[in-house]
Amino acid sequence: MAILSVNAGSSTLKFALYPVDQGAVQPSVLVGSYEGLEPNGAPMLKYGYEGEIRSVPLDCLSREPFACALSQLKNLVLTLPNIPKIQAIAHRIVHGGSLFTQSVISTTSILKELSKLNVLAPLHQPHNIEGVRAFANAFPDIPQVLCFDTAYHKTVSSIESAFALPAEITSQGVRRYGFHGLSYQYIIGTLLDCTKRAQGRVMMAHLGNGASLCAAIGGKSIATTMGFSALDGLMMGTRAGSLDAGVLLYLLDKGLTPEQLEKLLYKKSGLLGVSGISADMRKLRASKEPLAIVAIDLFTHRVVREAGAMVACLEGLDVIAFSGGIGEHDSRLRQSVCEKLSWLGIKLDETLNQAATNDAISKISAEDSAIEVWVIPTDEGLVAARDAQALLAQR
Ligand SMILES: Nc1ncnc2c1ncn2[C@@H]1O[C@H](COP(=O)(O)OP(=O)(O)O)[C@@H](O)[C@H]1O
Ligand SMILES: CC(=O)OP(=O)(O)O
Ligand SMILES: [Mg+2]
Repeated sequence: MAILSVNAGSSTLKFALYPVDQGAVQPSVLVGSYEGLEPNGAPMLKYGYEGEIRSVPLDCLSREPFACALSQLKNLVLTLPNIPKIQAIAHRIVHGGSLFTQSVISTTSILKELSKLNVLAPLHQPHNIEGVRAFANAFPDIPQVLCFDTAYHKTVSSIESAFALPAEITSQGVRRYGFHGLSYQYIIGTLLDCTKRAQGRVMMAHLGNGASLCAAIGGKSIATTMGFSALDGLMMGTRAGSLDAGVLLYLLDKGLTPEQLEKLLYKKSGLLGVSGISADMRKLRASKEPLAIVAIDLFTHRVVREAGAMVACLEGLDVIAFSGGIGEHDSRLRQSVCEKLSWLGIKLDETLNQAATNDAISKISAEDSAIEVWVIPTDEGLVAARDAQALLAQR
């Protein structure tokens, strides 16, 4: 038996298959993603199975790329040799709102409720839900389990999650929720296995295409940089992060429509907007254009600035963990951030830092550093698969 985890985004469909042995979820045997699923994209499947990595262009002809990827994935999981039988599909859903603070088995009415939150995460939520519906149609006999990014942050205090807005607006659920929760659950769980200090004051940095920081004490989230929507906090690949709300009023006054504003904030800002070159840190590192350097400097500064807020909420710091595509692979970013935070007593071991790019858990702080620094390659799918298994076991 096995659990398939799915993370359906706007242009990608990521998946992994985790065998289950005597009720325990095992490391994945199949990991892959469909990319280029956006309109006019070049759909492509990449996957690793039995030690072999394959890239296959998708010939969707006139079919809608997401539906095409899905039917291809169905074929893949049914026809690869030695594939265990799928007993559940675990979906990453970024927003659970106030109602969903733990994983649940999907129903039509739950999906309807969740789609009310589409406007709060337009890059993710509609695609997450579309993914669940499509998988439910393709695999009608298999339970679909919904695993929420927001759920890990349910321990954040009401003061930390409040905006300074009138009570009638707060009572509508307008507050900070926080995201990347499946990733943070994985990172903190791994840290707790690696170091006793992880019981103390931990700052986790999930720096990928979306990016956020999370402060945890005793393994539980107490603060995070993302908020009501997935727009808040750090600068990201195509999102601006925290922005003076006055900028929005100014742009509306200048005649931007809400749709144009949404596109600007979600798709045209961040590393891409500042550099004018790319949302991908690898491309910016390779570029000599002055604006590529400005974009990297601003990204770094925003991590340092928000780290100050997390450290203040934690009232000190014992451990930092870097994760996500940038956090796991970009040693220069880790070095710059840690240098700027050296006043806290952080000292990196530069050799260990540069060596930590190979998808392995590694401690990269120097022996005499007051704060431990770790690189933890995240696995959101594993957390979702474990939740799905726990739910199935209760049935
Ligand atoms: N070797 C690398 N060096 C620097 N940045 C990298 C590297 N590999 C990936 N990245 C960055 O990580 C991003 C993808 O991160 P990831 O966590 O996989 O994103 P998401 O899950 O949000 O799609 C890329 O857009 C790129 O900016
Ligand atoms: C919530 C979010 O930004 O997720 P991702 O990093 O996958 O885009
Ligand atoms: Mg991600």
